[in-house]
Amino acid sequence: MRIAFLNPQGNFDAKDSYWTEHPDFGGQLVYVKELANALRKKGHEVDIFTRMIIDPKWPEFEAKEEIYPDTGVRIVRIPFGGDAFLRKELLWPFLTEYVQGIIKFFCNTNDWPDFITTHYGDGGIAGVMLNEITGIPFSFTAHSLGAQKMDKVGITESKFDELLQRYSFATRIHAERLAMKEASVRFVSTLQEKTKQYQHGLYGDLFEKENKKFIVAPPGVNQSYFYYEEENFEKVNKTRSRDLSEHRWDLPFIISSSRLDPKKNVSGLIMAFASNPELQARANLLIAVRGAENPYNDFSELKEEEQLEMKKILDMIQCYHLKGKVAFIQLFSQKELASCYRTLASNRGIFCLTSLYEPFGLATIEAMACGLPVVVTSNGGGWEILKEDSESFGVLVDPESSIQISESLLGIVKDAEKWRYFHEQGLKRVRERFTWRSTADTYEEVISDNLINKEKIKGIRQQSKTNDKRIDLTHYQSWLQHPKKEMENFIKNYYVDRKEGDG
Ligand SMILES: O=c1ccn([C@@H]2O[C@H](COP(=O)(O)OP(=O)(O)O[C@H]3O[C@H](CO)[C@@H](O)[C@H](O)[C@H]3O)[C@@H](O)[C@H]2O)c(=O)[nH]1
Ligand SMILES: O=P(O)(O)OC[C@H]1O[C@](O)(CO)[C@@H](O)[C@@H]1O
Repeated sequence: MRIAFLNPQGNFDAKDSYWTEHPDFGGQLVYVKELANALRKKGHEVDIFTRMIIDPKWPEFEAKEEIYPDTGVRIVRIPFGGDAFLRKELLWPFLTEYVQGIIKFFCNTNDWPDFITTHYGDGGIAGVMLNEITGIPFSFTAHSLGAQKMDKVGITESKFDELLQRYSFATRIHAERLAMKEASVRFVSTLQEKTKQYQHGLYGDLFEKENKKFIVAPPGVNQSYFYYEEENFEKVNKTRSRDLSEHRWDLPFIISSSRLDPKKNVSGLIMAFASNPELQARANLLIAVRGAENPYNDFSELKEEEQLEMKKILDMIQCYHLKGKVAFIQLFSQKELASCYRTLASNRGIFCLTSLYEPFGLATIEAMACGLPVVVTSNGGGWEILKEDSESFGVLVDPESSIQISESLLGIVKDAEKWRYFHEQGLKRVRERFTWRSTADTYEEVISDNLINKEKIKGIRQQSKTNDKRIDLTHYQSWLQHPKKEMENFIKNYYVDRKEGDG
C-alpha cells in the first residue's frame, strides 16, 4: 500500500533538528515520524506531505524532498504560504494552496496514495479537500482539539475576541468539525479522547448516532532511546539515604519536560514547588524546555504567549527565592532526553507534568520507560495511561492544585518503597501497552478495511489530471481566510450558555 500523511505545519527533517525548540514542534512530529517509520517497516510506501520553508532560521526545511535514512519514509515539502516560517495559527488561509500542490505532485509522479492519514485540524481539513477532489479515503488524528485549548486558555468576556483571533479558534473548530465528519476513520489515543474530548459541546452534536468510526490506537515509545538498564537499579540501591542532604546536587531531581506552551503549566509546577518548603529541602526541580538559549536573558524567538509564560516562571523563581533549587536544561535530542531521565532515575528522580489539559502525553510514557515514577495531570488522557481496574501506574493530580501536586511529589520523594513501586509499575505498563509496532498494526488493519475501490479511483485520478475545474476550492478558501460569522457565534453562544448554566 502507499500511505500519505498530511502535516501542513512543516518542521519535519531527517535529523529531527528542532523538536520542542518552538511551541509548534511537539508531539505531533514525534507521533507521525514514529508511526510512518513503523508502517514503512511493515512494507508500505509512506510519504509525509508537509510545508517547504525557506527561512535562514530553519534551513533544514528547504529541500523539496528528503528521506529518513533508516527507513526510507519520504518527506515531501510543498511550497505554500510564502517562504518564511509561519506559526501554525497563521497557516489556515494557505491550505488550499497546499492541497493544490499535493495534487500536482500526485499527477506529476503518479505516486497516488491508497489511503491518506491526516493530523491536527489543519491536516484534517486538507484531507477533506483532497477527498472531495480525488475520492481517496482519509483518517483524522486530532492530537489536540481546539475546544479543550479554548477552555484552558482562559476565555473570558473581555478577552474573547482577542483570543479567538490570536488562536484562529473559529477556523480551527470549523476545520476540525468537517474533518471529524468526513473522515472514514477517527484515530484516538485513548477511549477517553472519544468519550470526553470529542464529546465537548463544540463537537458533541456530530456524534449522537454515528460513532463507530472511532478507533483507539494508543501511541508508543521509541524503545531504542527510551529504556531502563537494570544496572541503574544497583545504583539506586547503593545511594545513601536521601534524608535532608547538605549538598543540593545529591538530592533527587523532579523533572518537567515539555514545549513551553502556557497550557503545559510549567508555572503551576513552580508554584507548587514554591509552596512546599519540605519538598524544596528534599528535591530540586529541573525544567527541560528548548527555545530559549538562556532563559535568564534571551527568549525573543518564542511566541508572545510563551514569552509571557517564561517571564512568569522567572519572576516566580525570583519572588519565591528558588534560585539554586530550580535549574533549566536544554536537551537537543530524544536520545539526550532519555539519557537524562535514566540518570535522574538512578538518583530517585520523578517526572512531573502539570498541563492544564493533556490529550495524551508522549512525554509521560517516555519518562516511565526510563524508570521515572510519574506525577501527571488528571485532565485528559493520563487516566488511561496510569489506571486500569484497581491498578495504578503513576499518580494523577489536579494541575491547578499546588497542594495536590506538591504533596504527591513529596510522598514519593520521602518514601523509597513508594518510589520503587511506581518505578516498577511504570516500566511494566509501557512494556505491555505502548509500542509503535502495535500502533502501526492497528492503523494497517483499519486502512486495509477502508481502501477505495481501485477502478473508481482510476477514473477520479484521470479527471483530476485533465480537468482543472475539479480543483476549484473557493468555497473552502473563503472561510479559511475569514472565519464564518456563524462559527464565531456558535462558539460564543456555547460559552455564554455554559456560563449561564454554571450560574
Ligand atoms: O527536549 C525535549 C523535550 C521533549 N521532546 C519530545 O517532545 C514530545 C512531546 O510530546 P507530548 O508530550 O505528547 O506533547 P505535545 O507536544 O503537546 O503533543 C501533542 O500531541 C501528542 C501526540 O498526539 C499528544 O500526546 C499530546 O497530548 C498533545 O498535546 C515527546 O515525544 C518528547 O520526547 C523532545 O524531543 N526533546
Ligand atoms: O496547543 P494546540 O494548538 O492544541 O496544539 C498541540 C499541537 O501542537 C503541536 O506541538 C504542533 O502542532 C503538535 O505537536 C500538537 O499536536
